[in-house]
Amino acid sequence: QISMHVSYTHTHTHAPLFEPLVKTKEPLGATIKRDKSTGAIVVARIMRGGPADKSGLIHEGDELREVNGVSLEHRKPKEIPSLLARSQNEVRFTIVPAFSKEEMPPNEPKLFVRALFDYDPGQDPAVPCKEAAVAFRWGDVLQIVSAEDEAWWQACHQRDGHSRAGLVPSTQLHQRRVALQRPKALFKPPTHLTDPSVSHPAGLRRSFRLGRKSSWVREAARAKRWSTGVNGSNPPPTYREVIPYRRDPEDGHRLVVLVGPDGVGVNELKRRLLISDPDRYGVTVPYTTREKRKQESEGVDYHFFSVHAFEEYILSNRYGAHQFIEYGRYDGHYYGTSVDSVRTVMAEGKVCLLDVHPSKIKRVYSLEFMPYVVFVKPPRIEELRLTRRRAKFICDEEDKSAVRTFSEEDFENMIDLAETMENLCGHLFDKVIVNGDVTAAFRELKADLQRVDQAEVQWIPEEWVCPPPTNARSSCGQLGGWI
Ligand SMILES: Nc1ncnc2c1ncn2[C@@H]1O[C@H](COP(=O)(O)OP(=O)(O)OP(=O)(O)O)[C@@H](O)[C@H]1O
Repeated sequence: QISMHVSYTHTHTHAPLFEPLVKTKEPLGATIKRDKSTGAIVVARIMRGGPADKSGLIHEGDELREVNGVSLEHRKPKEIPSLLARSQNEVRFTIVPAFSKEEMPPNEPKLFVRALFDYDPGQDPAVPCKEAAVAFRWGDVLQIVSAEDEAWWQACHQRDGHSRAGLVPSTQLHQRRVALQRPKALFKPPTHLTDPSVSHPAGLRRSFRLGRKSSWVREAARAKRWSTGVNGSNPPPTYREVIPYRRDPEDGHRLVVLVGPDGVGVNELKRRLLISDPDRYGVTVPYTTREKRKQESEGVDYHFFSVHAFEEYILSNRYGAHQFIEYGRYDGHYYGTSVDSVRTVMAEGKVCLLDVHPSKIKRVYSLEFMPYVVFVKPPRIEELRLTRRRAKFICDEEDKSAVRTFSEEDFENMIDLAETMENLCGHLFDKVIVNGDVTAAFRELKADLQRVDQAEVQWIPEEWVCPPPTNARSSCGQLGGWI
C-alpha cells in the first residue's frame, strides 16, 4: 500500500471528479467502478491526456482505499464525487497499485482512423459518461489511444494534437447498434437498380456511361444477393485505418476522382474546375473505336482505336493488367478510359480530374495515384426540384440535340442511386459535396482540393503502404516520406 498525493490547481469550488465526471473545466479524467469479486473501488478508465493520466500516479485497475483520509470501505462509487467535492485545491488518494512500474503495459503503437459515421454523445443514451465522450463527424481523423475495452475505445481528434482522449464507440459496438436499431442498414438497393428490365434515365454524358449502368445493375443485384444471403448483412462502415504521409516537394498532385449518380452534376463541377484554372487541372483523353469526325483530332478529343486493339486492352483487363480503368459499349462502339491516360495528365504536373463509376475506383486505389475521392451527392428532393428547374442534360452524347429536362423520376433515381453508392463505396470517399446550389458546391470543392493539395500531411489508407504480405516488403521499402 502506498500513499499518494495528487495536486493540481483549479479555480472551481467542485474538485474534478471521478465517475460521474462533473462538468468542471478540468475533470480528473478517470472513471471508477466497484470490483464485483472483492467489492473494492477500482479505477476503470484513465482518459488519455487528462490530469490523472498526466500525473502518472493513477492507473487503470488501481484500487482506491481512501480519498482525503476517508476510507472507501463499504462505500459505493456514486458516493465518491461528494467526497471529492469537499477537497479544496488538492485531492489525496490512498491506492493499491494494480501494477508495479516494471509490470506496466508498454505503450501501444499509434493507431489513426478515419471515422465513417457521425457520433454525437449528447444523443447517445448508452454512453457511460457523456462528458467523457468525444463527438466526431464522418471524415474526421481520430487517434485511437486505447482499444482495450470491447465496447468503448478512447480516442482524440488528430487535429487537436494534445487534446484529452475520450470515449468513442468501438467498431463492434457501433456495428451491433446499427444492426439492432436499423434493420434497414442491411443493404437495400433501390428496385430500379436490381431489375435490368426497367430502363434508366438517360443521363448519358459520355457514351461509356451506358456501359457503367449495366455493370452497376449487376453489381447492385450481386450486393443484394450477398446481403440477404447466408452471410447476413453488409456491416455498416465504422472506422478506416489511415496513416500520415508527409509529402515530398517533388511529389506530384494526387489524382482527384469525382463520382456521383447520373445527372447530379459531376461534369458541371469538373467543367468549372477546368475553366477556373486550366493550367492546374486536366482531364484524360478517352479511347473509342468509332470513326473520327472531321473536327476531331487524335489524342485531343479521343484516341481512336481499332476494335481489335481495343479488345486486346479489354483482354489485358481480364488477365489483371488493367489497361482500362473502365470501358463500355454504346451504339456499337467501344469507349474507355485507360490507366496510362491518367499517368499522362499527372506527368504534365496537373491535377487529373477523373470521373468514373465508384466500382472502378479500386483500379487506381494505390500509392501511385493517391486518389482523393469526392462524392457528389444530390441534395434533398425539394432542393433538386428548385435548383434543376431549368437544367437540361444531354440524353445522348452522339446526338447532342437530344436534351431534356429532369423528371420527378430522374430525381428519385438520382437519390436512390446516391444512397446505393454510399452504401457500397462510402468507405472510399474522402469528401462529400452536396450539389444543391452549384456555385456554393463548386466553391466548396475548389477550396477543399486546394486545402488537400497544400496539406503537409496527407491521411491515406494504411493499405496503400502495407498491402497484404506478398508484396508488402517491396512497396514499404521504397518509401521515404513516412512519419
Ligand atoms: N447544382 C446545380 N443546379 C442546377 N443545375 C445543375 C446543378 N448541377 C448540375 N446542373 C445541371 O444539370 C445537368 C446535368 O449535370 P451534369 O452533366 O454535370 O451531370 P453528371 O453528373 O455529369 O451526369 P451525366 O453524366 O449523366 O450527365 C447539366 O445541365 C448541369 O448544368
